[in-house]
Amino acid sequence: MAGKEISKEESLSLKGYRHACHIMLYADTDARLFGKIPMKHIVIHVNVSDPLCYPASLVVELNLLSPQMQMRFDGLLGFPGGLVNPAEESLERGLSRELWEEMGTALEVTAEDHHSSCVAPSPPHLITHLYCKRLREEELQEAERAAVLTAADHGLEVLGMVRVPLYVLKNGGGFPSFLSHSFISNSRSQLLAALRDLGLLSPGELDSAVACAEKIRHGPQP
Ligand SMILES: O=c1[nH]cnc2c1ncn2[C@H]1C[C@H](O)[C@@H](COP(=O)(O)OP(=O)(O)O)O1
Repeated sequence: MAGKEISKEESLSLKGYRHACHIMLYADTDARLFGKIPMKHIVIHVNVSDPLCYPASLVVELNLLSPQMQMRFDGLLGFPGGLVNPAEESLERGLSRELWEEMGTALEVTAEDHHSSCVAPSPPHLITHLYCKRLREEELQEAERAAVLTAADHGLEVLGMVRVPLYVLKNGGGFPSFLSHSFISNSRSQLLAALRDLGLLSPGELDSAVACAEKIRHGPQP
């Protein structure tokens, strides 16, 4: 469930709510999947006789950037970040502090990085704020290294950073498979909305991936 979207200003005027601030870090990449498939704006032909979701010989244009999420202590996927008390500090400053704890990286988050604010469906009285920040590939790699080597929370509250695969392989591997996992609160909706609004995936690609993820989720387990 996505929850109800509101403006950041309105959310800060509401009484009795906690504020959870999280961020989607992402970067262009020159990396090649399996050493040969370019990871950015590639076109592949899906030629499978019995695909789970995509018709045979469909040409899929893929925009393969690398957004990051994390595997949390509770086994759920979510974005880096945490609770911020706006009575004590700004949402952006609190988020930067959380990032230092979880990723061991000093990242300046600004009001311009704000993407959306939402009254979350669960738990009650929680407002979730998502920020999005585009980094250079080297910066993203450095943040990934720091998350393992220096972050206070590594191995405790955060089990590891993960890149979101935006490509789609035959039989739904890649993004649809990723979406079939379990996510904390409304972070899955946040991911889908951010990818759409930033133009990283088209509404059609997102709808296909969501439908495919549902089939994977309810299909036979190996
Ligand atoms: O990625 C997320 N997107 C939206 N809501 C989230 C996300 N991660 C957690 N949450 C919710 C669930 C929790 O009720 C609060 C605070 O979670 P957490 O990140 O664990 O924060 P603390 O470390 O407890 O400060 O936000």
